Amino acid sequence: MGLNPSVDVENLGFHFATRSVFLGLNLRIGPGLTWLRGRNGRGKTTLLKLLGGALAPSRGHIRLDGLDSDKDALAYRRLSFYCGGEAPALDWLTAREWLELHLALYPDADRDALGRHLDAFHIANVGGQPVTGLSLGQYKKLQLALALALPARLLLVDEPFNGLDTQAVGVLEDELARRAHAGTSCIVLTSHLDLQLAPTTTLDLDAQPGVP
Ligand SMILES: Nc1ncnc2c1ncn2[C@@H]1O[C@H](COP(=O)(O)OP(=O)(O)OP(=O)(O)O)[C@@H](O)[C@H]1O
Repeated sequence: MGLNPSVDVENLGFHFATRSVFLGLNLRIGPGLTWLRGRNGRGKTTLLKLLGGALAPSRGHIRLDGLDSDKDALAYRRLSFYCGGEAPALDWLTAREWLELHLALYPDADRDALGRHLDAFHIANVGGQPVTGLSLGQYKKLQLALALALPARLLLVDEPFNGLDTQAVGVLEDELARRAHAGTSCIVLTSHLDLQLAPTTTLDLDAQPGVP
């Protein structure tokens, strides 16, 4: 594995039953913070899910450090993490169990860092609560605290600032800026709000060939 992570999207096609979202998209994403932009319905969330291995391409390839998201699915997923705002899939778990389940998939996760992020987000005391009992903002913080503690080479964060309180926005901005500066991961972030931190690159789907 090289020092600098990179993602190559080659001739990507993706279709829902009623909508073609990508028709031959080609991209290269490098280390640092990529701000993924585009108007509503353009395909930002779909692209993040494809990049995170949560959806499979209908055509073409996505490669992270040379690993194919489809052919090398497990190894690819160990190096990537999609952080969306959706309701938890395993909704009978407590917050602590939810974290442990994910940590089991990422043996190199930094547990000390996770503890620091939970503290910084003021959710260190929610571990015993059912994950469905968390507020929207608390669940988002739980996902983000985990995401920031993982050794992911590719971190995908969908509208991370929506629903966060002001203090948490500051914590997240500092962490993302630190991680982007370190250059050891590709961070792809969507936000309809202007960013208060400087992205390394902006990727505008409205101006991208292959996005009908
Ligand atoms: N499960 C689905 N079935 C059918 N169409 C879908 C599905 N999910 C998304 N779409 C469609 O795919 C397109 C891209 O959706 P996506 O959520 O990726 O857009 P987005 O750029 O993230 O939008 P927004 O800025 O509003 O969050 C939209 O036209 C949407 O209606």
